[in-house]
Amino acid sequence: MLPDKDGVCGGGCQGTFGEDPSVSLFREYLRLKTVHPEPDYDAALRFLDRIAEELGLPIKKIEVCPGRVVSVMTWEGTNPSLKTILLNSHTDVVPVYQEHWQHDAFSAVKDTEGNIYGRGTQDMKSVTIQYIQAIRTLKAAGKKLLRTVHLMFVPDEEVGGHKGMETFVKLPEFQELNIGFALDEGLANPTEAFTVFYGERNPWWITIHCPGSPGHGSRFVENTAAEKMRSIINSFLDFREKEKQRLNTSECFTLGDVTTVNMTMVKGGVAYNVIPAEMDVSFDMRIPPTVNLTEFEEQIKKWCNEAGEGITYQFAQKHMNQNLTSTDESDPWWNTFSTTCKAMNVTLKKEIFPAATDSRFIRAVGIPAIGFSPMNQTPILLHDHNEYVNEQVFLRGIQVYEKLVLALANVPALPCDA
Ligand SMILES: CSCC[C@H](NC=O)C(=O)O
Ligand SMILES: [Zn+2]
Ligand SMILES: [Zn+2]
Repeated sequence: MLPDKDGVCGGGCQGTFGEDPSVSLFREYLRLKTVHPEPDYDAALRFLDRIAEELGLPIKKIEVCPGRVVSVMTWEGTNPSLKTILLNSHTDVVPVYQEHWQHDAFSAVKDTEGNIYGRGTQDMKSVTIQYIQAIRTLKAAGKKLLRTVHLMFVPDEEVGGHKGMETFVKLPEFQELNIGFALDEGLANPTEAFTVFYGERNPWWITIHCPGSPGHGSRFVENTAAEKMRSIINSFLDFREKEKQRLNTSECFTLGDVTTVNMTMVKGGVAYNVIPAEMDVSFDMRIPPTVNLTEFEEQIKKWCNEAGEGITYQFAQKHMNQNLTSTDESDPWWNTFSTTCKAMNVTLKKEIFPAATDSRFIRAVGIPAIGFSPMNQTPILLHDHNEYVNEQVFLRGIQVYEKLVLALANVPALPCDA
């Protein structure tokens, strides 16, 4: 059967004619609907089983929570007692507004320029397949690695990682992997450079509960929930404005260097003419690792006290760990990473990740982790409509990982290995 105009083979086969097999495999993986709110994780698990068999690697499955399985493929090194290298990726993707997409978000359409469209093309199914294909190439070339490499495939990153990495890092099965250094996701970069992330802002999700006096909607009732909520909103959004301005005060600043605050939900009220007895307002805050978190929470308490009586708050996310991964040239992991990139003419831009990834749980247990999705010359479209990556950019990323894995897994024994 011939491919249709989108280059998708309609006859049930996975590849397209004349296409690089890595691209075909990527497109096949993009078609699995591991999309929230009900990701088809079974499809991903079956896919990974097949890959493990193709690569000739053992695969372990750890059910960290009911229906939430972490898979780990392991390529043993020649010295398995040394600290290992982790290549981490999540299998889930965020939902789409299909009506805003040029192509079906789960068909993996490739246009005439080689742009592949689909949810997960950037976040982060590309990286998953790049890891797999890099390992496949290295194995086929008969390479031997000193250190063991683990490929880890984790569920539920997009919904906070509670039933994924957050739980898994605390299990003995994670400790047994004996990880010394981890790679995880980053962001695309629209320029010739590649961005790498050595830390993340701390996500704090807060709901502020404002109780107040109820009454008839025709009266000047004192002490209303709405007046308190207005004060809260003003405090948070005034601070937001200041941080927004601060971002522009230095050319060196990126989103990762300032605190963002966004009002994301409001709740309250039962009728037009009934003054509500309570109102809730929620904010998504992202706090750079340089901010003193105790002082920041004191500021929030102050805003609540100033807003009136009886105000309480609750966190839905309150990540407290502020570990950073060393990017000092004397650090053997970073040095290997950066010199390998340099040798490939891959220019790196070091930043703090503006959102949250599973790296925060890895760093929190003391393991250095670098966020890196090798996509340059690509607009940042994760979670956006028409997410895509170009096949040439994708293919170059595989070569980048081949070199990185080879170099990192051959870092000679270190003091931390003892
Ligand atoms: C804070 S838990 C949610 C994690 C999510 N990660 C990717 O987008 C994020 O909102 O950053
Ligand atoms: Zn992601
Ligand atoms: Zn995401």
